[in-house]
Amino acid sequence: MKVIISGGGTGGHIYPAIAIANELKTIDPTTEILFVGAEGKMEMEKVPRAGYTIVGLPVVGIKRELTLANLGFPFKLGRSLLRARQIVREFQPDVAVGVGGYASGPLLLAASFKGIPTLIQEQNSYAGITNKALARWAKRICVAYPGMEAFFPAEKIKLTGNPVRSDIQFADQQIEAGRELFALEATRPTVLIIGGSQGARTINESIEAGLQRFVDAGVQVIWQTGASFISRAREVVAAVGSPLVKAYDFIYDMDKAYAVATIVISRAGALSVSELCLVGRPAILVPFPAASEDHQTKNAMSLVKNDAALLVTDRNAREELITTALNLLENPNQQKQLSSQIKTLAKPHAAREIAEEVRKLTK
Ligand SMILES: CC(=O)N[C@H]1[C@@H](OP(=O)(O)OP(=O)(O)OC[C@H]2O[C@@H](n3ccc(=O)[nH]c3=O)[C@H](O)[C@@H]2O)O[C@H](CO)[C@@H](O)[C@@H]1O
Repeated sequence: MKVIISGGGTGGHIYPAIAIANELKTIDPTTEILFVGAEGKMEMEKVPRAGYTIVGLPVVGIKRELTLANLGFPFKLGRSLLRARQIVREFQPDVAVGVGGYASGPLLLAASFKGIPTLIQEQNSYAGITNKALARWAKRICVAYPGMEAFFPAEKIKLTGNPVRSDIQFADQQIEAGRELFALEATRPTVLIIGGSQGARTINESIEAGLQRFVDAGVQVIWQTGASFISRAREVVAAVGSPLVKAYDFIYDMDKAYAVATIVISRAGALSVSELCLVGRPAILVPFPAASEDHQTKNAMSLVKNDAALLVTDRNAREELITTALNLLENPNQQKQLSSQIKTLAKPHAAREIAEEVRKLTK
């Protein structure tokens, strides 16, 4: 069987795509998979690191607001449609999967026009522009939240949850390896700070302002900053001068990072939320308020209303984030409650169910 998986732009689109690919390979190791991404975007580096081949389309996204940048959009779209047609013709997939983001538009269109069945995976409770546009041609739409009939034809929808890489699912087996990788002491609590695949400015600035308080409390800190803040973070860590704090622009071994975390501070991107449910760590979520339709707050609220996570708003983070984290670290009972509640929301079979749906389309 041959499958094209297309999309990307951010980790929240790339990692579910990799999870689906891994699952297809687990079910049938002879499955041939080709990724199609957008030139210059994050997937062009992250997908090969996960062991898959990717080709890039010369595509740019359309901005939601009216801007001059949109003038070049039809031209680039035309070029990437031609390139997508060529890729489809040469690879001859049995099915094409779109995970949202720039590249999945032209690729799924080209596949549909050739009569190849397509499947869309939507990560959020609010559908992305590309996925909405592609829905009428898709045979199947796998979603993570109820109520997606508001965006997609009801008969095509299957509620599977978001596909998470299986190593993250089995993070608990990686505690020792994680301590070694991050050079941590077993006796101290550890805070894992994750800003999503690009890092989060508000979280970074809040941590910068209060890092000394973690150090004074004897807490170990794994701080993922994103590429744009890492040099500043290194200065901050050097100024604090404690071996308890480790800063990274990006963490490739998320299974090990979750494994060693006593608590997690995180943005509320859809995949981060799905992963936190699977690893069952007590979490403080700081939703990114400018995400379209404020969907990160909706993602976070789906946990908070079930007493499965704490929420600190972006606006209050500078004053409240460190204090909330220190209070949670001092309260093992609250940690246990959050952990057991968040686990009830996990969807451990999502990747398998989506892979099965992909395979059904080829029959
Ligand atoms: C700013 C923005 O619009 N963000 C969107 C983006 O978030 P973003 O790309 O941050 O995505 P998510 O939080 O959903 O997922 C991040 C993914 O990257 C991985 N990861 C992250 C950091 C790291 O150092 N290493 C690593 O491997 C995580 O394990 C996870 O698999 O896509 C999500 C899913 O469509 C949306 O819900 C988010 O709103």
